[in-house]
Amino acid sequence: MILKNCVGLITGASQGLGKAFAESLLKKGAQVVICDINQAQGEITRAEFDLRYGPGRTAFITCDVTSLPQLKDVFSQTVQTFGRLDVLCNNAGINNENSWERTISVNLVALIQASYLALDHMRRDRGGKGGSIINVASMSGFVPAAHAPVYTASKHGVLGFTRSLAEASSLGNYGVRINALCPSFVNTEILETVNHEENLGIFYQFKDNVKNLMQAFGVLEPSDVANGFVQLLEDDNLNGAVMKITTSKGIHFENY
Ligand SMILES: NC(=O)c1ccc[n+]([C@@H]2O[C@H](COP(=O)([O-])OP(=O)(O)OC[C@H]3O[C@@H](n4cnc5c(N)ncnc54)[C@H](O)[C@@H]3O)[C@@H](O)[C@H]2O)c1
Ligand SMILES: CCCCC/C=C\C=C\[C@H](O)C/C=C\C/C=C\CCCC(=O)O
Repeated sequence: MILKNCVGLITGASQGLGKAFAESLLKKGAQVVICDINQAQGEITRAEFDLRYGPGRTAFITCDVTSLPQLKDVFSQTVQTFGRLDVLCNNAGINNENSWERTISVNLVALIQASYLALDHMRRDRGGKGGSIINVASMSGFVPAAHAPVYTASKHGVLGFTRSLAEASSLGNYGVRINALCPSFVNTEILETVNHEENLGIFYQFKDNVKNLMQAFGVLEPSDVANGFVQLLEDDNLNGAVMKITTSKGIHFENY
């Protein structure tokens, strides 16, 4: 996929990884819609991008991805504003074992809803122009974690959904590539959750375990992960791919 003049929609992009993904698209000459539940930070990020990349290339829409009406509105506004939709990145995510149903709603249910809405716009076999969906999973999609059972389950779910939908896309000639991105620990605000009982709930007693993991495996920067994001978008051969990014091995793929 050639990213110049593409239109990308990224959820949870007010800060952190989503912001880095949006910036990587802008650097390639694309236009982006960033949506997030955090309106104040989203508007700051849009203003920053307007200064750096020129006004009119970034739109911010306030959206709680767990609200289907709000999510539908984001897709409509994207097409109204920029005339098309080529890329969806399902990035919004939380780590909360107390509100574990909300963790599943944000990390998995909303990602499924948004993927289906994107397919409605993109499917070539239904008159669309094709496109690319990237679902942000995690290395937590592969390994167990005593301090985060539901977060871990949500990321395992993202991988199963992504690989299966990619197979449907291929068999059904949807013309949409659907891939998963699995970073190890990255230097963003979500890592702060491991210091809070309100996030880890009854698993707070295992907080030192996760801190030891971070020390042992190291922490990536968002720009490292954005490089993988661009690679998944630009390589037209990839569908159903599961890209892992770790400090020890860099960008590599899980082969099933
Ligand atoms: N940082 C890491 O170590 C790491 C590693 C692997 C995967 N991930 C995944 O990367 C994604 C991005 O996380 P991050 O590391 O940038 O953390 P972050 O907390 O900085 O960013 C998450 C963003 O999602 C937004 N968000 C949360 N709930 C939302 C909702 N209901 N609707 C819309 N937006 C919502 C937040 O406001 C925030 O801007 C998540 O899916 C996370 O699970 C993170
Ligand atoms: C382990 C999850 C605990 C929750 C901590 C908060 C947010 C972190 C989210 C990341 O998605 C976790 C990423 C990776 C953890 C899994 C494997 C360890 C690293 C393996 C490696 O680098 O080789």
